[in-house]
Amino acid sequence: MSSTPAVLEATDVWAGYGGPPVLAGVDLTLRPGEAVGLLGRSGVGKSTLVEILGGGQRPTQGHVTFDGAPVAKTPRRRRKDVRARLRTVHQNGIAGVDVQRTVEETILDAFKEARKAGRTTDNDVEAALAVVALPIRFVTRRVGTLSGGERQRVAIARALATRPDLLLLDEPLTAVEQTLREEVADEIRALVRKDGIGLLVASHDLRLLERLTEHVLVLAEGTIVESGPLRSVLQDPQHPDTRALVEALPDVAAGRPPR
Ligand SMILES: Nc1ncnc2c1ncn2[C@@H]1O[C@H](COP(=O)(O)OP(=O)(O)OP(=O)(O)O)[C@@H](O)[C@H]1O
Repeated sequence: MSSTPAVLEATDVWAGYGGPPVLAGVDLTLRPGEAVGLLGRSGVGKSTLVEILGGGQRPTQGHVTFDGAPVAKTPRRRRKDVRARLRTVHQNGIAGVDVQRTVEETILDAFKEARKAGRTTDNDVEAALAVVALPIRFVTRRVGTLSGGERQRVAIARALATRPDLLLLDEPLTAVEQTLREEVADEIRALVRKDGIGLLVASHDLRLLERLTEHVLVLAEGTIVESGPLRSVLQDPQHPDTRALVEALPDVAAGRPPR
């Protein structure tokens, strides 16, 4: 990896919910424009880590910085600015969106919010929706009437519409059918590459990580147990959890192109 300064850095992050710690000393560095997968078995703490990285949850110990400033202590006056530059899309899609708003209003709100934070944006709702393969006819639909997969796609469109510096995706596209998932993943990948947007994707879906990222971190037993170029990790997984995830997908393990 290069020596470019980190855009996001987690140092000795611990977290838990009263029982044994879920995260027990996670260190992680993301550099501008990198596309990194956070791989791990179900329940290992991926969502917890993503929440902490995005500033939505405080670690019990350790800290996270975004552009050198602690995310958990962003002063009120800077929150809009950070929110415009560091976006999280939660596992269940559209958290924080009014289900009564239409899809168009939801995307336009994102543009407005970004402009308030001093970012220049276009106002192209159709282009924002095209990234997630949603046709323009969806603009008049209220978010509350969308299917789970459509909501996930609107949430991603909203987050990408204003070109953040870094996008954190927690199990994206889980509710989207496989073929469409691949198409949308490829669109997202093309856009983040074109615009140099950093990407962290938490998932146990190796096929998705193959399409979206080139580097992978494996979370197990509360820490990052393995890290490297996705291809190398897939071809020679070291940790038993990584092996289990890879072996579940023989064609991925064999290096065949994703279907
Ligand atoms: N609010 C909470 N209260 C108590 N326990 C929680 C809470 N949130 C998460 N946990 C527990 O913390 C652990 C890590 O959960 P987390 O959702 O971060 O894992 P994950 O890797 O994202 O899982 P999945 O892949 O299934 O979404 C799990 O054992 C979960 O049951």
